Amino acid sequence: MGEVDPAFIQDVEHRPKLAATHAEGIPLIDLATLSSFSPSDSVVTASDAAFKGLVAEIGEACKKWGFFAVVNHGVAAEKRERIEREAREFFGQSLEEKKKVRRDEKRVVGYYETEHTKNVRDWKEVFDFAVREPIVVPASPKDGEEAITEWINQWPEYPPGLREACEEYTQELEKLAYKLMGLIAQSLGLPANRFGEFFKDHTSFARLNHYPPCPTPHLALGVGRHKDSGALTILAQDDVGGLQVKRKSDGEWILVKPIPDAFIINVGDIIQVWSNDMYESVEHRVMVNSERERFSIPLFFNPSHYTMVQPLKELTDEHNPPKYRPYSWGKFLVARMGGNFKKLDVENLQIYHFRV
Ligand SMILES: O=C(O)CCC(=O)C(=O)O
Ligand SMILES: [Fe+2]
Repeated sequence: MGEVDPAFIQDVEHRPKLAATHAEGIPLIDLATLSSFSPSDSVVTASDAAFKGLVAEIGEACKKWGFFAVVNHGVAAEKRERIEREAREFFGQSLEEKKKVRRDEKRVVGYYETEHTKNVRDWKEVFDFAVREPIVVPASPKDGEEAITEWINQWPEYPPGLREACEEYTQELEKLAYKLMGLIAQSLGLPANRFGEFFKDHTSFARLNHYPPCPTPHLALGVGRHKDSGALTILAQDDVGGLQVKRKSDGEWILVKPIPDAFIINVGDIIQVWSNDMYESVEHRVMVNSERERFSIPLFFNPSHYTMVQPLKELTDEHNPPKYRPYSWGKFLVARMGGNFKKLDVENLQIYHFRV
């Protein structure tokens, strides 16, 4: 066992307890009613009551945890298995091969192995790709500069099936993302399509994560504590486990137990702002272990770059005034992605910087 690079070592208060608590986990929600329900049904039926129950469950989960797991979500198991297989093949190559599709300041999506979260290096390697290509974003994070640019995927030569596997998988997940946004809208008392307009040219991307075994799992993290800055995250994790959520009720780090075929959903910062803090984006992190490598695939569902993110008018009034000033999602994203390439002297951009 060699010395671990000090760049990976977490401050004492952020080191994980390896015997993490399993107690009172995140809610598990069955989406089966969704496939039997069509919103155009004019007759009130039993499925209508079931649907209302589902919307209420989603609302409760968003309020209490900001995280939930879903089953019977309609995503074909073969598509998920295929992308998981291709991801293993890709990461199994030499560093030299993987670096051929490495991310840099110009090619913002691709392979990356030196990401830092809150200035501590993460024990992981990743491969990012745009869900809808190209991702159109502002060329500069600075206000007043109007030029736009495009982020284009970099596909490796090997494995040859990776691209198709990624594209087919994210097509399915995109449908699930819209369904979930519809349910979340309804749980806030809004029309199902309330968020639709924000995603016309969505800037969503997906990430293949590989967490190799770590000789010092008590000192390092796969991903340090953070909140997701987009609207919604849909995560596929394998059977190893390691994702922990900071429980809102007491601040304990709770392990998210792997459930075969389930997806883990979490509210991102944008839903927090849209809902004026009714639903909060919750901190999470990833533990690593010394024996088994772990793979996960989050999809970050993000609005169009020109979206001005602000609390929805329907959810604010004189007793509950907007808690955030409007901010440009595109500028925010570009500032964050730019900041990801180096250790920063200052903390990167966060929604609380826009708090009124
Ligand atoms: O690997 C995981 O379980 C979660 C990863 C994560 O939180 C992220 O990439 O934002
Ligand atoms: Fe995350």
